[in-house]
Amino acid sequence: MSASISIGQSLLRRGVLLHLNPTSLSFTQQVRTLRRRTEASSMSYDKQLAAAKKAASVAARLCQKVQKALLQSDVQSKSDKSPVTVADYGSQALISFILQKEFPSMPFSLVAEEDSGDLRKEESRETLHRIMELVNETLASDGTIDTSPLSEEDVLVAIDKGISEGGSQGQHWVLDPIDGTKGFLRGDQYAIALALLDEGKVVLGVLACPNLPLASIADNDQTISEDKVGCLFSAQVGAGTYMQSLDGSLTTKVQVSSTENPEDASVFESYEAAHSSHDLSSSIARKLGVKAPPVRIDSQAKYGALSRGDGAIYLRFPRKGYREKIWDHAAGYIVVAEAGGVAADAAGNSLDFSRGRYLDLDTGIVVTNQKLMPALLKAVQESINERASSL
Ligand SMILES: Nc1ncnc2c1ncn2[C@@H]1O[C@H](COP(=O)(O)OS(=O)(=O)O)[C@@H](OP(=O)(O)O)[C@H]1O
Ligand SMILES: [Mg+2]
Ligand SMILES: [Mg+2]
Ligand SMILES: [Mg+2]
Repeated sequence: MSASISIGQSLLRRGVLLHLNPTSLSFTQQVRTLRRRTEASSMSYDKQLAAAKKAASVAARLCQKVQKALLQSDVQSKSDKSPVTVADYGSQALISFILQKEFPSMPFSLVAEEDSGDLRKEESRETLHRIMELVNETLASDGTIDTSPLSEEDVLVAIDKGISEGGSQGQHWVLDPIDGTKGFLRGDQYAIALALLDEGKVVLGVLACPNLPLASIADNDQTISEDKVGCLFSAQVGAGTYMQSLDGSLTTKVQVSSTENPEDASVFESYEAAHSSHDLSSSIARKLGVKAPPVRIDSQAKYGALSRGDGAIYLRFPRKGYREKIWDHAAGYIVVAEAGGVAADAAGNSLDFSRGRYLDLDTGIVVTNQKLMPALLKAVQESINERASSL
């Protein structure tokens, strides 16, 4: 008897297979899916986590170099008019290349934000050349990655590996090479966000936040002091969340705020009002009795700061019709979840990363600790209803 049939029969005896839809999947497919899910839930992702931390740290060095030297010529306009810099492309190329090199014999699937469409145009030749130079300089200065220099075509190919659709089967890396591009261009917060999906679940995540202070930003003092910034958050399913400085020292296990009193909770939201309704957030905060003013920071650095308890609530309410992308939340989600937090949409549904490149959800995303979530969801619903009736 084959292993899959014996596992299948034991699952059948336990009644597990009866919960699956018998018309959509064959018996063998059901057994395979269940076996993969069982394996996924008990697997260790230590090797993948180490590779993700390395890739994100190397990419962070490229980003830091570009942010320091940011010139107008480093800004490329995508057809949707959002600013994309050489650093977004360079970071994606580096991470794609390093991950493939770390796991040469495994199938490689990457769901990532950027693609090389604009870069392949004639007018982008100089930009592409600059990206290739930056990627090669970063690889050479790291010294631990054994490779000959990449060509422009190698860079384009590495970027385009990010076209995967993800989904509920198999493993998929999920990458935002620079999250918070506007913050990056302003010289403020941004994050390199990398996660791994296995059978549709986020199983690990890494957030490199080069401008985030190692100390708490709870007092709303976001002044960037040169020698105390640069955090790397990492989380693996069932194993907690850790923070270390981007230079590798000082590893600490982190926990979300344990406050049960909304009056003590401070609220994080997008810096950009166009990305999230500040009015709705302030109505929710008022209902909860939150005293502190909102903390507005760019990017998934919000999830990182939340995971170590700098604030207790993250609210995000994009305009109607905006579809969230999985790379804007996957890494941040597991960093907060493994630190004891919960994330949900405005209706309280958990986030589903298994449906492809988009996160389809009801109205917005709210994140907090387990104890505050019921009161938060109530305030969210009341505020949404009030807004709807005032229109
Ligand atoms: N209209 C709109 N509504 C909601 N969200 C949007 C919108 N436009 C962009 N984005 C996405 O927001 C990502 C930046 O994250 P934040 O909104 O948390 O940071 S920020 O305050 O805006 O900088 C940003 O990520 P990056 O593109 O990686 O920078 C976008 O994916
Ligand atoms: Mg983003
Ligand atoms: Mg981005
Ligand atoms: Mg973008």
